[in-house]
Amino acid sequence: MLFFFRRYGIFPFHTHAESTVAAHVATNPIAELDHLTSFESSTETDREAASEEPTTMGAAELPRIDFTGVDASAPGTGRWDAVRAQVMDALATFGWFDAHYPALAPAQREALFDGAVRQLFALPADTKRRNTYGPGKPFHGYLGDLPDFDAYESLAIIDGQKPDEIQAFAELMFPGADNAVFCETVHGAAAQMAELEGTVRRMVMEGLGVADTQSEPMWHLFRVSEYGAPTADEKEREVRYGSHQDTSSLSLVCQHEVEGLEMQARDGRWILVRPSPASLVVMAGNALRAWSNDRVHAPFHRISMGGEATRYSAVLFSNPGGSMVRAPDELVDDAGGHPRRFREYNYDEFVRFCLSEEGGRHEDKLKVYCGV
Ligand SMILES: O=C(O)CCC(=O)C(=O)O
Ligand SMILES: [Fe+2]
Repeated sequence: MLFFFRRYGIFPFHTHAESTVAAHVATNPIAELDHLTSFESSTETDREAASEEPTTMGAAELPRIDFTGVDASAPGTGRWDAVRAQVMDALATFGWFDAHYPALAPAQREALFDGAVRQLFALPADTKRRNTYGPGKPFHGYLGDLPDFDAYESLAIIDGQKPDEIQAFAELMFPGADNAVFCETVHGAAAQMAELEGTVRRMVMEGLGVADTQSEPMWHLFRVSEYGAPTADEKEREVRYGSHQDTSSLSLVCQHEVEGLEMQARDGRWILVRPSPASLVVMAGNALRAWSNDRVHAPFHRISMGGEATRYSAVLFSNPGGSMVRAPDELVDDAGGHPRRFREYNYDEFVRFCLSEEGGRHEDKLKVYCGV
């Protein structure tokens, strides 16, 4: 989810310059990831001074998890337990992983982006602005022309994995048109992403040993975004969406062909995650970090654009359905070194804090907002 704006100084690392020194991120037993690139950036000053081009590397120790053969409808069977162990390890260590997930077929992704998403962004701005959920939910719909978000636009559907919500959105965008193919295409992709989200969330709850959490209500936001390539009067590489942590529980990012997503390792280095036609990036947001009592890391990430191609992405966010976020008692253990790290907080109020001038002054907004 979004925490704007740079005019409020919310983004801690919105510098455009990076060092080009290739470096491995912390070691991790999780298997090889050949489409990741890493480049080092240690301090903001270093980054300002450094060149902008990332360096490609083998990245054999970055987190990749293969979900082939994991059956969402049959938890505990087949490779489930082994994959769950990898998920827990990756989320605790990195806060994210690249999920090999062929269930979202390359053809489906192509249909989503080339058939549906491009067509959406080609609509007139006034039409796109109809994608709003009212003043009470200011960042749930269309975003465009934002200060310091140059060449960035996005549209979002609340519970966009559900056919009725997609249909309502389609009617707003293409009134009077036959939307059947559009709706089927968006639903096909969003529902596959939601299935993986449900699997990962279930694994996290099982992995943390918290019983009966499947009944916790969640809501989702399906956001599609367009990022323009740097223009002639810009730098070779431009940060389009500055460094931030998501407020969500989980975010699943589907990148279409053009790279741009960079994940920040705990030591400050940025890792460019190359798009692959069969994988999604799964990352934790601050809601899961808080709920897990800080056992799960919520990584900073950003979008930086180089080259000449426009970038498209689709992200499915899952968010706590209840208004309050609180680590269950099972995850609080004073004697065992896990005292409560965050006070119970109201999800919407925390989002508003992130957007406020005060929130913008802090890098670790959750800790400032409700850290114990
Ligand atoms: O477009 C992307 O790849 C990710 C965007 C993002 O980080 C967000 O919308 O929170
Ligand atoms: Fe994000």
